[in-house]
Amino acid sequence: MQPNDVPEPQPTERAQPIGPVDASRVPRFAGIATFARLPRLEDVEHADIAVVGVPFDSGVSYRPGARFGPAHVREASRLLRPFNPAQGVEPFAVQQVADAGDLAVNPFSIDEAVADVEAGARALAEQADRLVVIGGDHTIALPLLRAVTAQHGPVAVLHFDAHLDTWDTYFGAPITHGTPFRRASEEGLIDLTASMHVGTRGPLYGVEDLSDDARLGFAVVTSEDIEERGVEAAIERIRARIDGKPLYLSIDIDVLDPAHAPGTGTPEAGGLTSRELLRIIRALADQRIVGADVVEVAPAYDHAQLTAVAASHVAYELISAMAPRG
Ligand SMILES: N=C(N)NCCCC(=O)O
Ligand SMILES: [Zn+2]
Ligand SMILES: [Zn+2]
Repeated sequence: MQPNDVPEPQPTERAQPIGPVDASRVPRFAGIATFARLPRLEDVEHADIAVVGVPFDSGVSYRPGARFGPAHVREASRLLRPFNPAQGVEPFAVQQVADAGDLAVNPFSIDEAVADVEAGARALAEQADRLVVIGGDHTIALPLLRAVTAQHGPVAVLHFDAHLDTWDTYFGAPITHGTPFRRASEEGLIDLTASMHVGTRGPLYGVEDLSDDARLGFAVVTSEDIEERGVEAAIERIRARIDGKPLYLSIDIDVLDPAHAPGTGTPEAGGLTSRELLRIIRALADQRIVGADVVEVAPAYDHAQLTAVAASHVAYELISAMAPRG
């Protein structure tokens, strides 16, 4: 700038985010469902966080139906309110959050679907700083991690799940909902010093599943560890492991006990309560969260929106944890 140039007046503050539809003026059961009744991404210039659905379930090994997860979670998210007292934050007022709709992904070809998800996530990165993705089955974590690491390099993956999801192949297929984190590790997408499963439990194929998993770079806090030592001890281990690294959270809703989340494809007894899961997410509000997914909600097995309510609160807690503080 030349000395005599007058600088353009700069707005002192950013425009106020466009928030959810006010439930005291328009009943919350009215209108087309966006996540938490937020504006659509096309209605805002730029979003700090875009919520996006990935209705894909062609990677499942057991019950199908997670392709209907995004619509079901949006429907259950109508009851969310603007202030989160547990984190002392108004997540939709201090950052622009918007619903980007669903990615259109190929239901007949897993390879094409995975390419579609990665391309869709990369394209959305032009309009939104971070994504909170609603699945869909867990296969989608692989292309989402490919997109995230293109921006950030290898990330700490904090993976909440009943399952390890580091198995090798199913019927010879390398890309399924039981294998995303083995592929991600092989591709160098995860920080091998900072990644972790939380809430794993239940029968495995063999004891080598655990040694393979450790070799692929994951530490583990099992559901039983949480039962034995409590949530606070789990939080301490998780935080020590992440150690301030860029953090990607992948939350398979089957980490919750089937009593809390029956609507899922591969349920396992003995899981976390929704209270425990929400508390762990809250404890990550000071971390550098670069993206997240909530996957494996399968509405056909849900009852009274139990699973979808849990998933919508998990997404809300994630968005709150990602909100700027003070
Ligand atoms: N990612 C989920 N939800 N489940 C993986 C289960 C794989 C199996 O059937 O062994
Ligand atoms: Zn699982
Ligand atoms: Zn999973």
